[in-house]
Amino acid sequence: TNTVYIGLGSNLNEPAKQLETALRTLAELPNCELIRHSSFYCSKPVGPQDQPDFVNAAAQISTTLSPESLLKQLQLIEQGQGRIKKRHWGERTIDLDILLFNSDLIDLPELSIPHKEIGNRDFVLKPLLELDANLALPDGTSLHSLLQQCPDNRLQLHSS
Ligand SMILES: CC1(C)Nc2nc(N)[nH]c(=O)c2N=C1O
Repeated sequence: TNTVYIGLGSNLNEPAKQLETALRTLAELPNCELIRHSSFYCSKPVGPQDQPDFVNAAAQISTTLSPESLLKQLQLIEQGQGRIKKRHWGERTIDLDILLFNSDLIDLPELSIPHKEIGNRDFVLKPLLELDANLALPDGTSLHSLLQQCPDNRLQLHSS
């Protein structure tokens, strides 16, 4: 089986509930087992500022699905939660990104893993490091070292 780390993000329609729903759906996916998920973190949007604050988290799953099949399942979950993408880098009900897939390097038109922005987003790195403080990129770079160079988006723990 494959060990996969997924990033979750939302800033529309009760973001924390959107993440809860996505986690529940992930856990019920055939061929997927939700191993654990991080706390929920609030932060100002990176990119266009004229949108609500985000809630982010990370999840670790174990799956027999291929990267492409998993991507398809995540896209179906996003659609199921009314994922509307009004504008690039704009607000959304739910975003599910494959961040790491084992230690694989994957570069497909529709999918690149590790996620291209993984190194400069503390709202991705911090939840991942909460799950496993020793996580590293396929080339061995520790996520902890990336977080140290990462712009600080002043994440706040989301209190539900
Ligand atoms: C719009 C953009 C770039 N900014 C974000 N900003 C934050 N804080 N969290 C996100 O998940 C997020 N996702 C994005 O896609």
